Amino acid sequence: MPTHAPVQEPTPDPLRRERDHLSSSRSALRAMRHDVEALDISDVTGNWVNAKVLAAQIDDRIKALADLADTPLFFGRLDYQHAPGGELAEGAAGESFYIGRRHVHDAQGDPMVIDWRAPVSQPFYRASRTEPMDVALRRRFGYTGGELTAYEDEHLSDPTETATSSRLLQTEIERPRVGPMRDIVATIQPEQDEIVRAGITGTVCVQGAPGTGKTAVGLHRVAYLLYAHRDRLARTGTLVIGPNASFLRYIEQVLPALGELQVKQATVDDLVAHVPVRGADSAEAAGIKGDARMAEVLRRAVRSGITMPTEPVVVVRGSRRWRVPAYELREIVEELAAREIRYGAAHEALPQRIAHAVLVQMERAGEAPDDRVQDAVARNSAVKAAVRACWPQVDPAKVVLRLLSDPEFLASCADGVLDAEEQKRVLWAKPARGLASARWSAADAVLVDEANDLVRRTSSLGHVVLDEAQDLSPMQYRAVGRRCSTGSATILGDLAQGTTPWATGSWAQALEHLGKAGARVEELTRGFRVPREVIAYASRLLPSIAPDLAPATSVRESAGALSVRAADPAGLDDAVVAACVDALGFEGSVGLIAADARVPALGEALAAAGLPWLSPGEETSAQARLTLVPASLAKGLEYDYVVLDDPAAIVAGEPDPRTGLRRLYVCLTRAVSGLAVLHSSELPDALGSFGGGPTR
Ligand SMILES: Nc1ncnc2c1ncn2[C@@H]1O[C@H](COP(=O)(O)OP(=O)(O)OP(=O)(O)O)[C@@H](O)[C@H]1O
Repeated sequence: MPTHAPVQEPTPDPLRRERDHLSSSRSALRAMRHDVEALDISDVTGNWVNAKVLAAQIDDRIKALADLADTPLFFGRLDYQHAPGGELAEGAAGESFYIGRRHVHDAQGDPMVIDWRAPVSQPFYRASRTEPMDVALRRRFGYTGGELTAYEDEHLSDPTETATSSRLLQTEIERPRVGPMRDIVATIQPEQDEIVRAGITGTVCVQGAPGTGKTAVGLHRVAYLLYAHRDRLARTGTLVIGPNASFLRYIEQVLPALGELQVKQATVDDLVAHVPVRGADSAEAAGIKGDARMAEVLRRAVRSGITMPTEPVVVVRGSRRWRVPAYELREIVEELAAREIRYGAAHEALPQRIAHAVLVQMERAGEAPDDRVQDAVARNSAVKAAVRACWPQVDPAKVVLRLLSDPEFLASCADGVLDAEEQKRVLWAKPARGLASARWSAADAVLVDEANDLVRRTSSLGHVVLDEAQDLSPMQYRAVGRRCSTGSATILGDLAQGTTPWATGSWAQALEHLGKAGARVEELTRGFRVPREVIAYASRLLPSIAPDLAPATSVRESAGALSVRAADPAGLDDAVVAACVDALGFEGSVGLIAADARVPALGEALAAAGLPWLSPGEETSAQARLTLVPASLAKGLEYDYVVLDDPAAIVAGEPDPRTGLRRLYVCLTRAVSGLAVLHSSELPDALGSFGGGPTR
């Protein structure tokens, strides 16, 4: 008999094994979706309302289970040394978990992919060589066009393996940007993960330099909280607040990509949009109207109609007359006024209190009145007349209208709070006759919102994320704060990017106005967007705009292309257009950022040169990559290449030099790969001398 060489088991190709797992996970996800689509709800829904609600939930679930072809189902794998929780059990076998955007299980219910938010996934983001968290292997996967093409291993518990930086992470960070903001779920960094997974009960405030991932962290935090506290937040709701509509459009796809479709988005102006804004304020007037002292002025205004009774109330029932003397009425009114209840709630409580006083007399007289009698007395015309006289109903908008139109009323409410000059500034130049003709400004709308809340409590959401928080006025912080008064908040911002005259100078103050004093403040300093040379150039402005803040570092390896070029005024537009053409020669998006006043001229110059362009908020694509961005809308956005038109014009577009330089700092920090600055006016001092490029 011939002897055979022993059969060699071929070494399994690990990439093939992983690809096989990917394709079985895809099939499992499809099966999960089919199961949901096949659900017959006709038997379980008692009425059409229930049926509608259930159908909508099922629809959401189907959408959430959609397998997006170019979104990998998993991006990581963790091999535990022991079964989770079984570290102490002798011989406990390790388990392997694939980490992805959503949970996928097979027909038997066994997990194929674990949601990145599950506790078992946490070491993917946090485990380190010093603290391996029982992880034997952490594997990161790399994809090209939806295909699994690479992986990278770390054996965290192996003392012989030396730490290296992750190429896949670096590739993800350096990737050219096109289209709307994407999630960072595969590459959340440990310091970011700490914020993302912070408990729901506490408010977290994040100070972070441009590009440190504040927006990304805030959005992932909502997704995490929705996972960890789904029932509670489904009842109470979540809201993401951003600076303007184009920013909200830029970020709106991040949460749906993570399977979360129910998170509302709004600007601060949207919160108070129950008041139609048709007017505008000077910066000074807006500053005073946004000052926290206005809260006291409004409180006094809303309560200005409370009058101490001087007459008794006489209630006639049948043949009997019941008399509540004036001193007793005064006690009731004083007690209600001293209590921390809303004006409207007190207005509703007062007739019952008076009726109660009548009932006490009835009982003393030997009668046995019940609740129905009390209700009838409360509705008695004498009681109603007394309530009208001493605690009249208040229309919040009318009170604010009177405050802004009637100097005497304002003076009486602002006495000792606003000085005469401030009162003059707050008053409308043209007093309004009535609500229909009122030309409310954005700051007025916030005042009406506060007055509303004084009359009737604003309902609170479970969690609110406030992005670009540094720009809010104290009164705006209060408007946000009352929308999370019984919930928690994530406050994100950068003091150096404050571009309103009332931008906050300290997070402690902002948190106080939000009603979240004492919340913890975290700082992020590792920048993922702006390349080294560009952030160094922009950071030259820090000593004059935010001297206490340290410049951001950059985790990007490429130093970035930075050029600063002078042009004569007549040739500036052409030079800018040429710079755009150069930038379009590279991969990725291009943003031409200019002072708002320069936008029309530059728009024409681009059109004359045959360059089509988009406005912020319009989605960039491989075909349409150039966006013309007014400086006032640049905040929060990013472009691969930025062409910055005339910095001095951007500074001059703001009411004061500090705000101008801050606006410029925002514009200088939008670039991912390169920044070209073109100027015909002199540059601000700090940016004047530039040795790193061709300054002519
Ligand atoms: N961990 C990460 N992995 C990969 N990319 C990241 C990471 N963190 C942030 N980024 C990317 O860095 C860029 C900047 O992030 P983001 O816009 O959240 O920063 P920001 O702090 O809000 O900036 P700004 O202050 O300018 O608004 C985004 O493209 C984001 O996707």
